[in-house]
Amino acid sequence: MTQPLQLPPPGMRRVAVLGAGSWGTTFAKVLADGGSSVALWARRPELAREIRESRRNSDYLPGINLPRGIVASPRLEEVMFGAEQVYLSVPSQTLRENLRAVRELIPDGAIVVSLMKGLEMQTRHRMSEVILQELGGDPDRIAVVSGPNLALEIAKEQPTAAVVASRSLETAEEIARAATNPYFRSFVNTDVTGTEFGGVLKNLIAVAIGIVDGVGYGENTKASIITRGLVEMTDFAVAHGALPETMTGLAGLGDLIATCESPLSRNNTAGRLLGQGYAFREVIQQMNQTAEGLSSVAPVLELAEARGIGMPIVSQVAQVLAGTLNPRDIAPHLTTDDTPQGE
Ligand SMILES: NC(=O)C1=CN([C@@H]2O[C@H](COP(=O)(O)OP(=O)(O)OC[C@H]3O[C@@H](n4cnc5c(N)ncnc54)[C@H](OP(=O)(O)O)[C@@H]3O)[C@@H](O)[C@H]2O)C=CC1
Ligand SMILES: O=C(CO)COP(=O)(O)O
Repeated sequence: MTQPLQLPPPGMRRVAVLGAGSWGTTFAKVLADGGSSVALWARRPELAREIRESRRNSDYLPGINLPRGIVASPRLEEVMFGAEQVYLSVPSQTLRENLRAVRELIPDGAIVVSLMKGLEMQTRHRMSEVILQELGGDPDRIAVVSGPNLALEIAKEQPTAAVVASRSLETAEEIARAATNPYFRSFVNTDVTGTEFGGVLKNLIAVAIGIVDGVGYGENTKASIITRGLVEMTDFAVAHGALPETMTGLAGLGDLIATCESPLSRNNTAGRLLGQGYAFREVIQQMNQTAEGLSSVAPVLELAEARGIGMPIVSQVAQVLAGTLNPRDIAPHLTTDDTPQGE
């Protein structure tokens, strides 16, 4: 019979985190520092060993010491044993295959939580939708976490906040209790759609910011893109059922600011390389971490077109990615026609 990696003290919450990249490992630390016993799945045995033996994940979080409350393993059955909450942090395009590998191992009644900020390219579905499709069960036991959460800053215990959203407020509160510690505060809402789309859409605006940064444009250009980008994000998300206030909260504006301002952002970095003249193919070769925005551009534009929503900034990002627009010609804060428009 499969045994847990380590037996938590009686009464201690036991949780599993799937994906030992920068965010999965950081979130494992957030949870452990919040008092949970955390089992972390690293698909590479050598990484699991490094985390177990050195309490480090030097590939993704150089210089960070991980707490004793985290135990890592490459064996899914060990990680899932007895988990009351299961956190998912793999690249969005791989979520479905990973859920298929793990679904028989998820304990009955466990809350399943997406930490991811992408859309599935083929189906254009949000991560919580993919989870429900693959696991079935009670949608009220699914939650998502999003917000201004650059992993390395949080791993260094710099204070920040996030939103936990679930259709069920009780579920969101349960996750927020686990995902709160002296440097990480979780707020709750029931707007799953808005919270997820906030994370997806800000990545695209961050790519645009990176592009103009790479070109060498200054703060006016960037402020225009951020401001108009928030309008685009809000129009899109609200048309899909999100609440406008979610887009001005941590999962919308909050994350937009963090991602657009930080060189730690992989989406921002990918954009900067494009702006410096690298082709999309070369950017992909240079990125050794996940930049979800590059995969989300197409599904977001397809969803926008289906609902007749204009997304001039995202459209121009797509053209730069396709090599049909010179980054120097990007004027993403402008609409495509010259007619004066309201703000
Ligand atoms: N980093 C951040 O600051 C934040 C990231 N996020 C979101 O978290 C999600 C994960 O990103 P992040 O941790 O940053 O990405 P990273 O690139 O840092 O890590 C990716 C992780 O996924 C694993 N992985 C890659 N391919 C597969 C696969 N086919 N099956 C299973 N595991 C796989 C990698 O394993 P291996 O090392 O073996 O390749 C690695 O553990 C993304 O949706 C991102 O948007 C959300 C908030 C903050
Ligand atoms: O989502 C993030 C910060 O909230 C991380 O952004 P990047 O994926 O661009 O690094």
